[in-house]
Amino acid sequence: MQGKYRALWLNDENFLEVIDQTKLPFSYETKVLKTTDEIVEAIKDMTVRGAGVIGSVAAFGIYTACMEVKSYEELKEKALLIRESRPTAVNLMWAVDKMMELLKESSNLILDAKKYAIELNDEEALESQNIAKYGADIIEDILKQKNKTRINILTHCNAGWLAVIDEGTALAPIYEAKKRGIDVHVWVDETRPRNQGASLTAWELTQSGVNHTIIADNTGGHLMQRGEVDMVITGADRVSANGDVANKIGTYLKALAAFDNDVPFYVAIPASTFDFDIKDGVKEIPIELRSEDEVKYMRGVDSDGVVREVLITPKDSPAINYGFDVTPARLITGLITDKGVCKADLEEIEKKFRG
Ligand SMILES: CSC[C@H]1O[C@H](OP(=O)(O)O)[C@H](O)[C@@H]1O
Repeated sequence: MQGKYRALWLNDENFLEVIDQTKLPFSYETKVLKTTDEIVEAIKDMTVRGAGVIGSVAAFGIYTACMEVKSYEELKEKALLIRESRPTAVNLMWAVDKMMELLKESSNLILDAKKYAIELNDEEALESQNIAKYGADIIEDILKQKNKTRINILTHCNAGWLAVIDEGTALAPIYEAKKRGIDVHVWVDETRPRNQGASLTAWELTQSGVNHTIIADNTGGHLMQRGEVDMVITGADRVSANGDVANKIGTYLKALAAFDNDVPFYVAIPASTFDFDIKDGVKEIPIELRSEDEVKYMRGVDSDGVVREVLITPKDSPAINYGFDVTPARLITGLITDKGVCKADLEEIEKKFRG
């Protein structure tokens, strides 16, 4: 399988090819994205998703856009379309802005954009490898403190290699722990309404032979009260200067339950997830509002093996679908970054990332 360790790549014809994440876990299919419009649509309809990966796709989106324009001025309009395709994950805006800055003086837009997009993605991959190491060290420490040999980790949504190249963020320490011979078991939150946990995280963990159990979203608190969760690790879509974390809807409730039960709650992020312009994440991070149909309908395989979408609510009941929530810094034990573990706190974040 070509995309085992990357959710996207340049194909032999130099077009962006991605894993179609809307088809998983029922079938592994890829899509070639040849135009800016196709890139924008793939981000909006979540063919590609996950904060890091939409940043990566956006970088290649700028490269794709370069094939359609004659000047940097024209490129700016296309860049805006990509930048506005989803509102919460800051990695998207970060990647577009970085590419545009790098291309300002370019005399060969296509060639340079391709080079910069590849470099940007390779940097993210290195960061993911560092997150894996620092996170696995924490896992080892927790096992030592508790004098245990098996760790139970709860995760929400999907922050594995489908979400951030190369190994993800939240799942990277889990993969590394397994490589170190640690007996690791993952509680996988289903993550309604789009079920990224039940469909994508469970699929990823199955591919890598990591022990896991899918749980309904409301199960985590109960497991924590019973001592069956040793730590929580999630990814993030945006972290404000004061350490508040926007992540998939439902993360905040898990953090509250973890706090009440003294379960360490870690958030794993690459540097591109910080937004230093936002001082108070709870008040200021923009939260994506998606179609109510994602709440009202569910997709699955019927007994004939056919993928179907079914309505699970009264047809006329309204629904509301916030994509994300914000967990205040006070509930977070630490941020696992490529520069080591950092407190979710203004001073420490500034010192480590801006000093
Ligand atoms: C790198 S964190 C991945 C992150 O992406 C998610 O959102 P979505 O599936 O809507 O793109 C979610 O918040 C995950 O934690």
